[in-house]
Amino acid sequence: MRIDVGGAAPYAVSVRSGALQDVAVSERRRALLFDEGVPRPFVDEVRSRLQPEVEVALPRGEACKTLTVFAEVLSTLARAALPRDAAVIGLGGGAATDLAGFVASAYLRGVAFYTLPTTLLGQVDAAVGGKTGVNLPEGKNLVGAFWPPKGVWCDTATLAALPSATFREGAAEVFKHGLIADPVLCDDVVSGGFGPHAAHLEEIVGRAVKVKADVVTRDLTERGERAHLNFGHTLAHALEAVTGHALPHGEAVGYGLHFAALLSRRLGGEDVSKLTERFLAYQRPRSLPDFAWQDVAPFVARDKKADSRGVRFVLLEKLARPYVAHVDEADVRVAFDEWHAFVRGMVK
Ligand SMILES: NC(=O)c1ccc[n+]([C@@H]2O[C@H](COP(=O)([O-])OP(=O)(O)OC[C@H]3O[C@@H](n4cnc5c(N)ncnc54)[C@H](O)[C@@H]3O)[C@@H](O)[C@H]2O)c1
Ligand SMILES: O=C(O)C(=O)C[C@@H](O)[C@H](O)[C@H](O)COP(=O)(O)O
Ligand SMILES: [Zn+2]
Repeated sequence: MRIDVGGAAPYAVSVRSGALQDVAVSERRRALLFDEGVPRPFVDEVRSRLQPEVEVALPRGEACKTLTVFAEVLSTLARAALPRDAAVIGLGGGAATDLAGFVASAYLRGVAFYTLPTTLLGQVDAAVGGKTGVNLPEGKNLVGAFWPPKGVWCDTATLAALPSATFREGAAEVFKHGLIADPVLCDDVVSGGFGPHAAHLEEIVGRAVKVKADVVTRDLTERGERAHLNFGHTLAHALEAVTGHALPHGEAVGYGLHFAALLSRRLGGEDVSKLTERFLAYQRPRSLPDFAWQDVAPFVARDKKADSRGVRFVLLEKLARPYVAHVDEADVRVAFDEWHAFVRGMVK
């Protein structure tokens, strides 16, 4: 399946089992940045196709999204005298492709970038759309750039190698795309059997990619509509930050979706909280950090959607009808307390 992303620099997202065998890059000189947790056969497949002259094994997962790793990788490229017409290829989950893209955006003020996502979350969300960056202790993704890839290959066969909890983390972004734009995806996730061997896996991944592709085609740099893709993320990012980025993004988003559902209902929207509860039952998040509102509030205040009038939340008027609004802190607190009581009861 091929999904096209439009805009100033259009590109294609290829989704199929075996897609890594199709990878093709026009630039002659190449740097491959890969998550060291990606199973070796996948790295070898890409290596043999692309013959990269620079290879960097990145620390697993979120550990690579730091300014320290960013600077080290830049120095590696510079020592190899990689020129401006070279390409950076990111292979791995969302963390690796976020880091690789930020490197590509900054090295020599920008070189070509390609993504080869190997997690569900990476395929349906992170590898598409050009948000790249790293974390700061002060918050999630606080440094970065919009730097779209020139091509994306989603090899669904790689998903069979994921720990099942990591697969279910990625389902949070599929489910989010369902809530904001294509409710069929919500059913696909919670109605039973959604896993790496699901019968319609490629179709579901492609459908979820399409939601993202359509939004970023219309609004690459989040001047408006792109903020809808941030549904559930205001609380999710604060939870990640409060744990020093130890809570996996997909679990944080699962929690954040339920909070956003409760807040939306409080503000007069359709009640979709039974659906988000069903998602949490599917996802079975493993941990819940020990925190109170006072702990997360400073991180919520630093959310990137905030403007000079305060924090803005993405809310649902009803399924597939998202909107963005400032919300009184009193309402946020009520929804937070309700959410906290529910999730504490769920994760014992
Ligand atoms: N740029 C965006 O638009 C965007 C969108 C959503 C999320 N993100 C970012 O993505 C990150 C989360 O991505 P993620 O959920 O993919 O997690 P991740 O990148 O941290 O990867 C999770 C784990 O899976 C391992 N792994 C990767 N591929 C594997 C495979 N095929 N088999 C076995 N193990 C494998 C990794 O080594 C890692 O330990 C967060 O940093 C989040 O902020 C970015
Ligand atoms: O692509 C987007 O835009 C999103 O908001 C997708 C999110 O799932 C993703 O986690 C993104 O990295 C969050 O962006 P941020 O700007 O809130 O850091
Ligand atoms: Zn996300």
